[in-house]
Order: sequence, then structure tokens, then C-alpha cells
Amino acid sequence: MKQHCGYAAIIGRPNVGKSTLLNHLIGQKLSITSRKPQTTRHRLLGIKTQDNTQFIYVDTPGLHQRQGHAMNRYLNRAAISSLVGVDVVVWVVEASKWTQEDDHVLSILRDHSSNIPVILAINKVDQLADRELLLPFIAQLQDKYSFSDIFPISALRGINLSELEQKIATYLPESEWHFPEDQLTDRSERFLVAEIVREKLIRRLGEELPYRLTVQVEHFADEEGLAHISALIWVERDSQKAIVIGKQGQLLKQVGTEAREAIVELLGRKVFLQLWVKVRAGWSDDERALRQLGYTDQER
Ligand SMILES: Nc1nc2c(ncn2[C@@H]2O[C@H](COP(=O)(O)OP(=O)(O)OP(=O)(O)O)[C@@H](O)[C@H]2O)c(=O)[nH]1
Repeated sequence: MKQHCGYAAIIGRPNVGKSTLLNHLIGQKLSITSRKPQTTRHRLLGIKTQDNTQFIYVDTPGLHQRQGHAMNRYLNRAAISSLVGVDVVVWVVEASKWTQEDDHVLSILRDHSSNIPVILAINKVDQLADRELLLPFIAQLQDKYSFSDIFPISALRGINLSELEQKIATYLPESEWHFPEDQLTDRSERFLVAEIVREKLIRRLGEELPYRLTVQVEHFADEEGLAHISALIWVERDSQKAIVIGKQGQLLKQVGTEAREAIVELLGRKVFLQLWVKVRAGWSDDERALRQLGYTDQER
């Protein structure tokens, strides 16, 4: 049987459900998700090999409109560069909810995706009170761009995802596989561990979460079947440090417990996890500091 292998970029504004979709397509949790926009900050490859096809999904940070800030500029650059060289784009929007940020994504697609087929995935259809509303919404979108296909989906409930996947497969060229069959991601365990800690913080802190918080794994060593991990949680102010630590250290302790459990599941071995909170003023508006914390522009 002939092999097919190629790249599919999943793009869209923040919070439309890109990471949820990726996790479902891969069948395993790789990308962190939350109700708060801008959860995804790094580009990540999710790889799935099934029968004669290897899907390589490129998860991108939600495209942001505010260009001024170094962090937003980084996010936009990462999202745009993820379109380069892909075989198909899956653009995720939310059913019947169109925002200015969707328009921003549209203009980026017009400028950067010529000749690449774009599949429109209209997500969160489970939330629609009235399915009839979809038809005029689809008609409006068709006026804006010439999509190769349109799928109403629910990434959360798994609606229409296998149909979407089958369609994506048709755009992947005949090719040798680029990754071993059992590989799930191009990211290191270190990276995934930092993402887990960040996800637990986001979930615990909710609206109180410092917008510019980041996590860096400082130490990761295996000793006698036990992974010793220490991670730094970077914030910008002392007041934010106090929020992250919580009363008598309670919040950080809970985050540590939840993160440790998830890391054990990911690594399949015992874990000793230490978390430290550190303050570094203005890091997220400083290009050099961003690079030191791992926000590098990378090429495939
Ligand atoms: N009801 C419903 N909620 C969904 C669906 N898909 C995703 N969500 C929710 O939408 C929120 C955002 O999902 P994410 O997958 O983190 O969104 P994202 O586009 O990756 O967000 P960024 O990382 O900010 O770019 C989460 O609370 C998800 O549970 C869906 O099909 N239906």
C-alpha cells in the first residue's frame, strides 16, 4: 500500500478550540487547554500514524491582533511561520460567533496561504441552541474565502472529527513517513512537563492568573526509576508571586500535587516535583528574555 505523509496546520483565534481539536485528532493529550484565551504559546507538532497515513499536525498559538507587545509579536510570528510548507490548513472558528480576531486570521490567510487548501472547521456546534443558525453563518463565511471544504464539528464532543480527518488525509501527499510510527510529538519531555505545570496553574488561578506567567523546567534527571524535576514559575511582580503561592502556600501545593499526577501519567514513572516562584520584571516585553525562556522562533 502506498504511504501518505504530510503537514496540516491548525489555526484560529485564541480560545476557539484548536488544542482540544488536536488532542482529539491525535487521541492523546499533548496540548494544554483551558477556558482562558492564549493558553497555547508554542508551536507543537502532534503526530499520528494510522494505516497508510502519517498526519503531522502543527498546533499554533492563537493569532493575536495587538501587535505592540513582544509576546504578541512572537505569537503572531509563530502562527504565520507555521503555515509555511504545510499541505493543508484547518481553520477553526466558533459556531455563530465571529469576532475581529477572526477577521485578523482571515487577512493572514489571504496573505500567507495562497495555493494551500483551507478547510473550515466550525467548532462548538454542540453549543448551538438552534442548528438552523449554521446555514446563514456558513453562507457568510463562504463569501469571505474560498474554502476547499467546510465541516461543522465539536472538538469537545467528538462530532464529525473522523470525517474531518478523512478529508485532511486526502490532501497529504504520497511520501515516506517523516517520523517513526510510534512518535507522538516533536517536543521533549521537559517541554511537556512545563506545559502541564502551566495548565494546572491556569486552571487553579482562573481570572487571577498573571497574564504573563511562564514555566521553565530547570532540572530534570532520572535516578533509579524516579524523575527528579524542578520547575521555575516566572511572574513579573511580587504581588503576583503571592497569588501563585497562595495562603500558606496552599495554592502552589495543590498545583504541585495535580501536576505531579499528570506528569506521572505522561512519563510512566515516579516523579519528585519541586516548584519555585520567581519574579522577573518586564520579561514578557523583552525579546531577549523571551528567548532565554525558550520562546525562540524555530524553523522546521
Ligand atoms: N462546548 C464546547 N467547548 C469547546 C469545544 N472545543 C473546545 N471547547 C472549549 O473551549 C475552550 C478553549 O479551548 P482550547 O482548545 O484551549 O482553545 P485554543 O484555540 O487552543 O486556545 P488558545 O490556546 O488560546 O489559542 C476550552 O474551555 C474548551 O473546553 C467544543 O466543541 N464545544
